[in-house]
Amino acid sequence: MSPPEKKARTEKYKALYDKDFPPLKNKLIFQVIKGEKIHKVPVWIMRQAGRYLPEYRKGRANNEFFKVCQTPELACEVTLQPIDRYGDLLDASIIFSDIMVVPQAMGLVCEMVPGKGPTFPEPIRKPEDLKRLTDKVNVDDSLGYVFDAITLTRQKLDGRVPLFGFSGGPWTLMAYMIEGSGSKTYSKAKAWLYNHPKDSKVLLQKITDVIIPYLVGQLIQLFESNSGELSPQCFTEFVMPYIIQIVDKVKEKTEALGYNIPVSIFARGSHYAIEELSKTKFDIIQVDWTMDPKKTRETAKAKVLQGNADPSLLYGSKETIYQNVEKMIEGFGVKKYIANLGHGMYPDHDPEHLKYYLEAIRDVSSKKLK
Ligand SMILES: Cc1c2[nH]c(c1CCC(=O)O)Cc1[nH]c(c(CCC(=O)O)c1C)Cc1[nH]c(c(CCC(=O)O)c1C)Cc1[nH]c(c(C)c1CCC(=O)O)C2
Repeated sequence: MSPPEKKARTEKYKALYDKDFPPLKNKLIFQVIKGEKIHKVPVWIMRQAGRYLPEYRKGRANNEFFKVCQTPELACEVTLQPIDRYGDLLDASIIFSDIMVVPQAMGLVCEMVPGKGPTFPEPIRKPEDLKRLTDKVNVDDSLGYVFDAITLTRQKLDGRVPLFGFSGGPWTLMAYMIEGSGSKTYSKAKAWLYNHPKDSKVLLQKITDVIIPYLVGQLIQLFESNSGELSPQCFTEFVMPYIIQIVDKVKEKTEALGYNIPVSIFARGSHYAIEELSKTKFDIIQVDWTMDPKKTRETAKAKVLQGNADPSLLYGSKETIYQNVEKMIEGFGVKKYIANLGHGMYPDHDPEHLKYYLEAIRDVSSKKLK
């Protein structure tokens, strides 16, 4: 985006920033975090705005993926699609964007290649390549479009549900920046942890320093989606110190401004870390579907847990979905719990089946909460 375009964007949204945000009508997630009485378990879904929705595919046909992310009106429109479709069955929205906007802000080119996913034509390969990264990233300049999209969306939501902001975790982003794309083994990125531990930490810190000023919203989720690739020892050394810095600093900064913003962590695949994570300041721990709800609840007694049905459950019938939801809620319990899937929606999911899932959560949990 050229500087005059950027200025026009900022001017355009200034009035929206100055206007008070509409008060929230649905505060279920905040009530769960505060331990207040609720009438049903709240639910939202990872990738709830995406290719499984015909209205999304229609809009995307004319617009490249990152163009949607970078254009506040388009990002806002797509964010609202599942909220408009499912009405009060959903209890949160999540801003339409991608975790790759952070590496882009750090000066790397990342393209969304159909059939392949996010791709870096010139990934970081050797420690000298770190010099190619922008030295001091000005987050307001390079990621201002996300802030504008969030502001516009909060106005357009009119308080119907709260809005999640999100970021990839430092390790997950580092892994993509080195591999150049998704990978089966993440062996190039993991080789760095063993061969260049010091440079790995320089890179993780650089990413952390961009994430902290970037994270805003009413709610936040940090996606450490590649954490399951790591040994428990690498997790302790290369993930924990950075995600703890992020949650501590984000809390400190937002509390100084008078906000109390709940922060959620998704360390996908890191079973062994639940206990360690339950001792941090993260308010919510999102779990994947390979974890047993009851055992996870026993391990992290005091934390709000979020998850965790296998996304493939949505290929099942209405009855199958209902029965699995009953078991899931039985395991987690109706308190300190936010329903979601164990990972994002798949492009070939039937939107009607997501509706069955959302209805089952409402029906099963409200019966238990009576
Ligand atoms: C690893 C990761 C990425 N992006 C994200 C993660 C972490 C969560 C996870 O583990 O899934 C996070 C993400 N990506 C997207 C969102 C939007 C909000 C939402 O959840 O609704 C969120 C929260 C939109 C998206 N991000 C992407 C899509 C589909 C792209 C399209 O429209 O063509 C959407 C809706 C693309 C994307 N972006 C990424 C991948 C692996 C892909 C899929 C590539 C493919 O399957 O072709 C990177």
